[in-house]
Amino acid sequence: MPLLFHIGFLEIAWVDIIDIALVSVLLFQLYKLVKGTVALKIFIGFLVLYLIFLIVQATQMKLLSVILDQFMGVGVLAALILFQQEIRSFLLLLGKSAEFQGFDFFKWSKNNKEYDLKITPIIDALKVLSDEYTGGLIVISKTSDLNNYAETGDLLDAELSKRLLLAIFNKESPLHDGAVLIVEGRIKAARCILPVSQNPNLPANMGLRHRAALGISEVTDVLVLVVSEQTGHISVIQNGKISTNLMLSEVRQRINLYISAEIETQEEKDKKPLSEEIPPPQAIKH
Ligand SMILES: Nc1ncnc2c1ncn2[C@@H]1O[C@H](COP(=O)(O)OP(=O)(O)OP(=O)(O)O)[C@@H](O)[C@H]1O
Repeated sequence: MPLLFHIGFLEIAWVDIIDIALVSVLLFQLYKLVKGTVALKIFIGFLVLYLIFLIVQATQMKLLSVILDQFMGVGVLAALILFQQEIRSFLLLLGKSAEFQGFDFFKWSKNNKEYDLKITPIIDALKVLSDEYTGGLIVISKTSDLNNYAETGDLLDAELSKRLLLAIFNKESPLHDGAVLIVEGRIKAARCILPVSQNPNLPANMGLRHRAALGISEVTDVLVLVVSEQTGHISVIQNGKISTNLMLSEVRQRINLYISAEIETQEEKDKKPLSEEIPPPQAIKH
């Protein structure tokens, strides 16, 4: 192994530097995932327990040592169960970062599929829903087929139209609960259940509809549109970030951008704040 330098009795090689750098990146990513969540407190709890265990061993307290030793034995399993949500997010994050732009065959082939997304029916439907204070949750996907989520609802595979969207979200409709999925320019499914975000920074006035929109945007490359039943406000959610109380022209612009944009790099995503556009108190809509 080619040596780089010595620090006292320590011999440092290139591979050690790479090793330390990789561990730092991993720890930083883990920290970003657990920051602000209850998982961080559990992690600190584990760390404190481990320190106590080391002290107990060093001071040779036999009884406590045996008890803590048993606990440490199942520690990995306990951590897997307790941190399952974070481990899942971490693996998803790794998977997402590994998708090199243009080199991801599956994404490339999907992106080049010929289909049109009709934006006008969506905008027209959003206007009616917003004016009538009817709740709506629409997921638009350009890369993922969202099969897992489509299966939780009713498969439609219908042509996208304003009338159909309004019929689905009509409060009397049996399909109005849950999300509508638009994949490859068609309404793939309605009444779908989305994963709910655990983000603690979501404003208190945003309930499960917004949490579900945020949740799916954290784990897939989709654009989500939400109409609030309480306020009629339209929000656009992407990459775990919410822009709320948007005008219809802004929503149209966001959909256009989403459809035409290349996939954002993880760095670009991280630079953005959670709530890109905090609504001004008397924002004028439409
Ligand atoms: N996991 C989920 N997946 C999809 N849709 C969901 C999910 N959870 C709740 N919803 C939808 O959200 C509705 C409840 O919205 P809720 O009032 O809690 O949310 P909100 O974010 O405050 O929105 P609003 O401003 O419209 O009241 C449900 O009737 C259902 O249609």
